[in-house]
Amino acid sequence: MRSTTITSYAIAGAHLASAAFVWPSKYDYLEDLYSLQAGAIRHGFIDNVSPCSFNENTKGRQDAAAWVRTAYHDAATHDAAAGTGGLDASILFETDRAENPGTAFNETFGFFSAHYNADVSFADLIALGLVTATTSCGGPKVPFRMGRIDATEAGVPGVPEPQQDLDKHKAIFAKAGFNTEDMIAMVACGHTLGGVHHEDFPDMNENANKGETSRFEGNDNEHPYQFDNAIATQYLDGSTENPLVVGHNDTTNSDKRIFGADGNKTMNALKDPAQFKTMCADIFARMIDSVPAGVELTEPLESFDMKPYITTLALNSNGTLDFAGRIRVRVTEGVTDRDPEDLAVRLAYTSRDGANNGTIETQPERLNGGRSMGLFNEAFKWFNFETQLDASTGIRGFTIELTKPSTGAATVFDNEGTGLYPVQDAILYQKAQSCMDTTTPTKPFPFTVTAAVRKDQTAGAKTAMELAFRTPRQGVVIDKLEKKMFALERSDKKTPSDEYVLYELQMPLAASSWSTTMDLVLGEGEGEKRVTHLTTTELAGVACKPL
Ligand code: HEM
Repeated sequence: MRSTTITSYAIAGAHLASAAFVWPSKYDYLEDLYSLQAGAIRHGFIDNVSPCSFNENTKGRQDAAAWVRTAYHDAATHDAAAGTGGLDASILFETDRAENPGTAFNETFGFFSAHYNADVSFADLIALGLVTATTSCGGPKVPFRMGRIDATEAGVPGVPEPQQDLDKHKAIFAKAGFNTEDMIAMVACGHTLGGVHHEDFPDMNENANKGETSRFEGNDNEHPYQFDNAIATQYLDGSTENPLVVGHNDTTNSDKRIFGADGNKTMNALKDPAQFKTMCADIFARMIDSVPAGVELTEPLESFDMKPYITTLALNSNGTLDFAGRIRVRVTEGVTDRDPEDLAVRLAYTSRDGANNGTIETQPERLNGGRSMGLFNEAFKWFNFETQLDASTGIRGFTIELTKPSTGAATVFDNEGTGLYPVQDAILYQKAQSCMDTTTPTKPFPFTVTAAVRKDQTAGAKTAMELAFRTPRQGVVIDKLEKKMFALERSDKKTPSDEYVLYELQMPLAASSWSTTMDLVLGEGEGEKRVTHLTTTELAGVACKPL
């Protein structure tokens, strides 16, 4: 039922930049990494590059620079005509090559590994790394498209090296689809951060007596820690300390040759700070969007305006359904005109057969002001809900009503015009009846997964769990993720509901895969139902409870 205090309605969605993303989306997790950097609920993908100068491990290193360089070394070997290579995470297999010296790549992968799972490609993480590092250092908003696919082996070699001549560099960039102006801009935008490290290039370090790194924008100032155009202005006014411009060995002065390749025309354009940002955003986007033929990227991501999260939909001991979650409302200043202090949210839900409706109230989250912050000043306010539903009528989905209490004005969100944020209650994840015994670290962990399946759905339907196994790989710091399906068996344990029966799976889980993701699956093909984005990590050391 809708509240009588609602005085006006508008169906929201179609005008938003994020209109293409109907919930649930296969990019929900990546959108969270992008949007939830700090605050009440956060993934903190930005942590290792904020502040821009940050590095917790090695003196002279700057993680933001390493993330940008990692993206370039992955993308550099793109062959535009052949449609091969590009940003496809093949760099994971290429760190032993002379063209990829240094520990920075594996350190970068190690950081990304905390965010890597079956819901995201590693290549999209590398691209997000460049976008995140650039903005954290004060650089422009690089449009972030999603959908990159990971290579399963090394690609061809061919990352440029400083001792190669200009013709060779021009040829490498041209092969990847970039002309001379692009090449100059890409190198200048990349070399606004970081520098040359003595341990990786012992013959090229001009400032060895000042530390381990000769920074492109000088060692004794703040410029290397800002995404600014000092790389261009210092080059043009002759004050540059860039070791690839004024190095004592001219053979390795590749930036000098590249920056001057069009008579300084592009470097002069980059002298203007605003133009620098515009050109860098453009060339970085084209660089990270260099992908093998057949890979389709999305439109640039904008944080979703309204996003539901269902944390629980499970049969409880009373025979009703526990239904809990939260709604994330975008309150970004200048993008929405929402006053975070003048908002209320409730759900209007529809039963399984569409015959019954009801409302579910939400409460604002109190932790850390109930807000989260994302890249590009995005801000969100959280509203929690927790209720019980009648198992016999269940739920098909809901709309979200956003109200401004001071005026009573309300907007109904219907999932980008699709009518409802859909919820399936055919197969439920019984988290309380699922568990993992981690007391024997040398042996596989005994692992139990339980699902409740609606009786009218059980006839002949496949009931399974799909788990993303982590398999360590020789010489590659990131485990291989391989999805495997396991059947759940019908259990004769009694349930407190006439509507549902339990299905169970007990299996040993290799210790290397204790922390991974899984889906519950019911049926196949078009009628398939899934509970997605479940994490095994929460079950570690937890005992199964009876229903
Ligand atoms: C002809 C092309 C290029 C050559 C020869 C070149 C060469 C180099 C060299 C020798 C280093 C020092 C690496 C170390 O000591 O670990 C370096 C660092 C770096 N390069 Fe390039 N580079 C090129 C293009 C690019 C491009 C296009 C980008 C990005 C768009 C880029 C981003 C970086 C960054 C961010 C660093 C600093 C890394 C750090 O401080 O850890 N480079 N480059």
